[in-house]
Amino acid sequence: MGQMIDGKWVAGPIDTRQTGGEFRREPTVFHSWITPDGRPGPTGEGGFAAESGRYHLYVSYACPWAHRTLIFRALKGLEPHISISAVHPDMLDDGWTFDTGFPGATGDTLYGLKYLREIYARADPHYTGRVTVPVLWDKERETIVSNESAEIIRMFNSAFDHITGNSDDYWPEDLRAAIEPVNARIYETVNNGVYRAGFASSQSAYDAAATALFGTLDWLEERLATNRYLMGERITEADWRLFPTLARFDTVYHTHFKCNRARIVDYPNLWAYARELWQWPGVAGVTRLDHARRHYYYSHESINPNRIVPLCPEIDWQAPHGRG
Ligand SMILES: N[C@@H](CCC(=O)N[C@@H](CS)C(=O)NCC(=O)O)C(=O)O
Repeated sequence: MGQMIDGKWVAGPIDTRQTGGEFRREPTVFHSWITPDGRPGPTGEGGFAAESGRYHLYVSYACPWAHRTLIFRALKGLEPHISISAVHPDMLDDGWTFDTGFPGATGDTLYGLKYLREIYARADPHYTGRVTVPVLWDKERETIVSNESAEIIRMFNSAFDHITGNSDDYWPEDLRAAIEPVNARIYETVNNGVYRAGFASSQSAYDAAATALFGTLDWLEERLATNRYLMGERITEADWRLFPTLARFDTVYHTHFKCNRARIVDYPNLWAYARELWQWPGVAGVTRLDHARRHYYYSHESINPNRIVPLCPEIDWQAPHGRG
């Protein structure tokens, strides 16, 4: 691990000593939006019009935040219009690399660079901050449009509809107000909650994160007893934001992040729901637990210093879900 300070790479682990043992995710820096005609979006600069072939997505298949953007790219028929590069699952002293020595790691298909940090430096030679995936890159202006997955999926949801003819809407106007608090609780206690449990370096920080996490999983289990999807009959971004964490849970978070009060397979509704989402057209193809397993167990030295990658359970994600 490491980060950039004024455009220079500084290696080092995540330090939770300043925060009473608590893991705090830092806000991302690039917040512009692709819009149908290049008008500015809710934040950042304008000038990023939706065009076929102009944008590129840098991802890790291991990363749940990048996973959401890959899912939206698939759901919205954007694969022919937005190219991708996938990093190697190991994130060590050099951060994410374009090493191709792992199945599915593509290298940097745009510039042939060695490290993801070089993409950040290309966008801003004085960049200060973490070097994270996903990165939405503009090939024309040679800069980062956004490195915030929650915003990238909203762009993908609608900005290219006139090009793809795909108007499936995962953020429908009439549900937005109801989606927001569900997203907030799931982000805080589940998506980021597993990291807060896993990177906690004090018992109290761990207890708080793990208790809140399972409180939310219990709540979701109940909600999914009477609702096919989180918001009812329609699948929305709330579901697609939850799914990447559920997909990694039993393989990675249960063991590596000590989220072990229960597994997803122990929750009948949540488990069937997660299988339905896994089996959704386009989703299995961008869901690669081989990358996740290798990344987490091998990269987090503070949690697993001997880098032993465990066997992990065999999970039948293709079993019929029966959620019809
Ligand atoms: N807020 C970002 C978070 C992205 C993120 O933290 N990605 C992780 C991988 S799962 C990463 O690249 N971490 C590298 C680092 O923090 O040095 C988003 O949702 O897009």
